Amino acid sequence: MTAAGGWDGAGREVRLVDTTLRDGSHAMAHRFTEANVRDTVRALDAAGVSLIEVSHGDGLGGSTFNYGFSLVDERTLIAAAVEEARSARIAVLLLPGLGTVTDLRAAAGLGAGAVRIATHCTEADVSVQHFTAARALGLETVGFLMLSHMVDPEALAKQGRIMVDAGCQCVYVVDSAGALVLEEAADRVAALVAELGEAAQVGYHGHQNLSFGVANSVLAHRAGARQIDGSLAALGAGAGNSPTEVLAATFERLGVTTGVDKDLLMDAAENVVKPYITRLPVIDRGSIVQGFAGVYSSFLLHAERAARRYDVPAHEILYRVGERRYVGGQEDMIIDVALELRREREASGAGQRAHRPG
Ligand SMILES: C[C@H](O)CC(=O)C(=O)O
Ligand SMILES: [Mn+2]
Repeated sequence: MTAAGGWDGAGREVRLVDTTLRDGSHAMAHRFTEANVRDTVRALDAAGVSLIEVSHGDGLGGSTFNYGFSLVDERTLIAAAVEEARSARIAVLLLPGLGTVTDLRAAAGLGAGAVRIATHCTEADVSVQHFTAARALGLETVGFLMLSHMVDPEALAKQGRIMVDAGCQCVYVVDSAGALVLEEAADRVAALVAELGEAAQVGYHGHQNLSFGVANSVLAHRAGARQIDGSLAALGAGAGNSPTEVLAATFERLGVTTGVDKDLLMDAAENVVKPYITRLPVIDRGSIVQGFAGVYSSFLLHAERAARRYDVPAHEILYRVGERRYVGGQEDMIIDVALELRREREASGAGQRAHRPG
């Protein structure tokens, strides 16, 4: 492992990292089975993907009332993924405050080889002890600056520096809301590259809410990003992530080597992942509003549930959540907003039956 990001010397110009089995957990309402995980890891591994993330959508310890309970304990899923991977490394996600160093040790004990530690884009300081612990465990380390659209490139770069000083080997611009459009993504990557130099790599994680996931990823690579996230069949929160198979095909068209087999990835998306998807991520009114208003993608299913329960439109909930700049961890505020909209409707006597999703 080199100092700059756990790179394995495979001669790639960009490393595609797959998060189907972690970000996809949001879209699956955390209902992955052990068979889903085994089949997906086998397919990704055979296609040459070198880092595969497996966790509850909100990371280790995420299976809670606030975030949604997992069907299968994530440790069972991580162990299954490790067993299936022949060459790929299994990564876990950890949000400090939700996941603990104890959870991290357990994941490392099960064979996870990398951790991606995610904080809000202004709160990198809460990750310091987790990076220290991860390096002591010998894990490859990645930092996730979530909702990166909320701060300017220079402020984001300073947060990246905090992570790297703590032991992070690759800092990601995470477009959690799918809100970044073209230069907005590239400028954030460039600022991190300028700040970090040789000390660490930079990565990019996109969502398709405004349909810029793949285009932003190409620009991110041109701005110096060396790790790019995707999900098979786009399975991820909101309108989903940049599809791994599309990233592979696009980079190949551009002559950028990824070391993965695009045809095997297309096969995995069609024949392994799509058959088990319960709700295919789509660009629809709810997810477009998320991109437009800068709303955390994983709020979508929470908003749709609250919309059904309180008979108010999901997109109105999401607009208001965006205005208030709620961040990950504030899922319970979605209920508050829905109740508020319900009361407003009743007070005005308007819309006894709201236009609801589904
Ligand atoms: C916990 C989040 O789902 C992490 C992520 O993928 C994002 O912010 O986007
Ligand atoms: Mn995401």
